[in-house]
Amino acid sequence: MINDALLKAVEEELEKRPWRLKFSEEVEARFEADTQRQRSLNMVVAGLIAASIYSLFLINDYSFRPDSFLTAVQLRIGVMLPIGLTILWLVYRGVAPAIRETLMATTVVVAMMVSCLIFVTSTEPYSYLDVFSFGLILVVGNIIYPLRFSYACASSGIGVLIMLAFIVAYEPMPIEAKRLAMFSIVAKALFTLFANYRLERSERSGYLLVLKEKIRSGYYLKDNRKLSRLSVTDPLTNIANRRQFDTIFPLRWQEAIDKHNFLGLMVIDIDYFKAYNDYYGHLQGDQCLRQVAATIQANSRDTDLVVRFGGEEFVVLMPNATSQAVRQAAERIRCSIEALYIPNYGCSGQRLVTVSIGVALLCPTNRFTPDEFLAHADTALYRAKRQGRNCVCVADIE
Ligand SMILES: Nc1nc2c(ncn2[C@@H]2O[C@H](COP(=O)(O)OP(=O)(O)OP(=O)(O)O)[C@@H](O)[C@H]2O)c(=O)[nH]1
Repeated sequence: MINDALLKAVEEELEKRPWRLKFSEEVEARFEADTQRQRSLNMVVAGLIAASIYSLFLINDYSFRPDSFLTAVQLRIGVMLPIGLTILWLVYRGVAPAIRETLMATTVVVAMMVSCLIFVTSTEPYSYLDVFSFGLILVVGNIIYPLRFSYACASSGIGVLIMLAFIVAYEPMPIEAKRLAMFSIVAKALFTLFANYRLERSERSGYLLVLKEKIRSGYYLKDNRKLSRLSVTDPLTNIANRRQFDTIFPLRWQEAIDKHNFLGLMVIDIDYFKAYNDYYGHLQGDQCLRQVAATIQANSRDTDLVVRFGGEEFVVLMPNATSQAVRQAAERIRCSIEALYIPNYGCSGQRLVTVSIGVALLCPTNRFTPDEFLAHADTALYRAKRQGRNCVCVADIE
């Protein structure tokens, strides 16, 4: 889903009745996708802790009902543990959300069933006292896992019914104890379900708020990137502007000093551009500037920085250059612009748009400054202008 639509859907969810525990289809799918892995892991960890404690209740079985201790071992270790561990393994491997919740809810129901079977198989007088701890099973399902609310309701309901059925049928248990056990299990179910509901509600609303902020910060990041790109780009020609050159030039200069590489610099100026502007108008002049910029860019390497230096003047900074490569590149650019065949009837004599180019090449040392290097290329450009324009001149740098 694109972010605009998702943001709208999230904002709608936040405005809806806050007591609802289900999002719209697309937000629900996103919620599951974002939380599924962590939720499964959390449930597995909680399940392992619960399984260990459930097995430790054997100590209790030993002291309460030594007559059926073996049965308790078989039921807890031989039945409950394999079922529980298989379910946890499946959840760990990853299953669909509905299956994950169903499987984990099953552990609650099976644990309740096994616990009831353990206490009814004993004839010890205090075997039934255990039923007062059965609420712990609901605590695990509703708070420790915690199951999604609808699954928590279902597993708690079934668990309570199982326990009630066993208690009612268990004769050795006094009626007063039965009443207290029933009352306390129903109360525990209600308390833990209430807590479960609040847990899920705060998880969901927290998720929505975080998602909303994530989407928004994504927008800000995009806007910031766009702004910083715009601040170093010439809007007319879409190539680098003077600001970008002023940032990059000293860096390339220092890099060349460090690596003992040559640095090439071209200053390119359109010939008789004032006459072109006067004859064809400013808009046509802009179009001509775009064509010239695109041609310079197309004839430069990816590593070169092509800059609109100002007005009808361009600069190409060429890291790691050789004398031959710089001269060839300058000549290539000059020829390509002439080959655009852009008419310039504004000036007498010359009938096409052409450029003059001043070139400088240097292995930078601390003897020179970048500004002096630029001044050398500029001087070469003015020599090219004086020599009749539409030509390349190379600076003499001692
Ligand atoms: N259309 C347009 N023209 C521009 C822009 N920036 C500068 N110019 C024009 O570029 C022209 C530059 O003219 P000059 O500096 O006299 O140079 P020139 O006519 O090219 O003469 P030489 O450089 O000596 O060949 C001026 O007319 C400026 O108005 C721009 O963004 N768009």
